[in-house]
Amino acid sequence: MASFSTSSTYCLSKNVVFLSDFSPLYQFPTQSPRRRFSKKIVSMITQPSSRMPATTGSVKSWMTMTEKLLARTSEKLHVVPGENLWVNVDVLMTNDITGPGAIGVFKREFGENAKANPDYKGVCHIALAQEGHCRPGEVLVGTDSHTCTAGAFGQFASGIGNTDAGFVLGTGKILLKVPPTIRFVLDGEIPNYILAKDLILQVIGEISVAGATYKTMEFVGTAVESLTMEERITLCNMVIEAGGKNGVIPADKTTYDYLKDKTTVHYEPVYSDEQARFLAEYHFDISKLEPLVAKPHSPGNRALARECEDVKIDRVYIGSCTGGKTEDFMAAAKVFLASGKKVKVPTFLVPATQKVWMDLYTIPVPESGGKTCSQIFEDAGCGTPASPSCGACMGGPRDTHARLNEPQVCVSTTNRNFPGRMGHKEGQIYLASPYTAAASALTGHVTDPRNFLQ
Ligand SMILES: CC(C)[C@H](C(=O)O)[C@@H](O)C(=O)O
Repeated sequence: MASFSTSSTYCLSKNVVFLSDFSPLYQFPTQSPRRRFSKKIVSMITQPSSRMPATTGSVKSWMTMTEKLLARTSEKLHVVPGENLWVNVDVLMTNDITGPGAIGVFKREFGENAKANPDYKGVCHIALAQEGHCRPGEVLVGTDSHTCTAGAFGQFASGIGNTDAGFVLGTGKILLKVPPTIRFVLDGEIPNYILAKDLILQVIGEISVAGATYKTMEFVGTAVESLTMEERITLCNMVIEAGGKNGVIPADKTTYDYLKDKTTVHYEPVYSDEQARFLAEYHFDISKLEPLVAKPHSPGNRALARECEDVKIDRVYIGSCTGGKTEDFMAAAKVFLASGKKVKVPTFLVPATQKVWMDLYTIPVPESGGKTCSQIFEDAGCGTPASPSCGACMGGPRDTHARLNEPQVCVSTTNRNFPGRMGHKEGQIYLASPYTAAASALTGHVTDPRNFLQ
């Protein structure tokens, strides 16, 4: 078995894995009732970098950010799209849905033994970020298609299968083909009724759900620069809904400030060369963007929220790795506060992590006279925030909190609206931003949040 020169180990979840210095030491989880429906981090391995720097300007061929990330982590000076590389992985993430399969491969191929860790953090993609495991310049892979979320930190991040993950656990390496990069330039001041969810629905609607298949989606421009880290996370989270291999946002002061109190690991950001070659470039003026939804049954089925106001809804769901972060709930609370009204349909709230849940009860919402999100939600007649988990984003068993057990219509801040996704195969899911979700909860039909925010 190959081993790293040094390795440290992080285990952030209840249930499963503890790995130390790559000696095969772990305990395979017994069946947990939550195993299938709540993605929690079960193991991560970090590998300190002792690599050659990626070249910038010292060779005649220029590279995109993703090409540089993969060049550096495969110890090459230069790579081109289509090239196959053995990449040294910095962080591997598994969760309690897909982890058992990956660990099974690892166990079969590399060894026995086990140990559990009781520290449950929450939905893996958000817990990873909150715990400081997403860092510029690194390669992070995980057994979940939404691992692309971490590209928000200026790193290469992509979902992989359990077999690959088993081998990453054993060797620290993965074979990757360098993807070509499509660049999305999002410029303009973001209007106060638009959130990152609208930006990504706009992009997916433009290029279709297959528009970036095995491509990198690099996001730049003044609108992207103005996004908070949580909003950048929303943008990169849904890259996979366009087929993207990874999404990436150049690291900047916002990134460094977010990481300041979260990690002491040294990281080295990389940036696309000015002369780098992009497969295509799309430009959007975000100042003109209107609130959007993705109608059933595809994240690419883009429509203006105001054009769907005849769609009567049965419920609203605010949660998941896409739309269950602290700022997502703050955004919803802002709409409820502005309206001063009560919701007309059941409104389910599922925080992504323990920290988000705590934030809902402790952080005052701006201009609310000191009220927390939880107080505002209670005043508006929403459900009580549930325990952190993936909740009904992926449906789950019949008794999963907020699952669609009837053929109902739901406005949801989640990332997928395929048939059956939230439970009932005839359920209809309208993907939307937390602003649009909250506005729709207040009226009982799909609603443009400008009705309350202007
Ligand atoms: C749980 C996991 C297997 C799944 C995926 O990888 O797509 C998840 O992210 C999802 O949203 O459906």
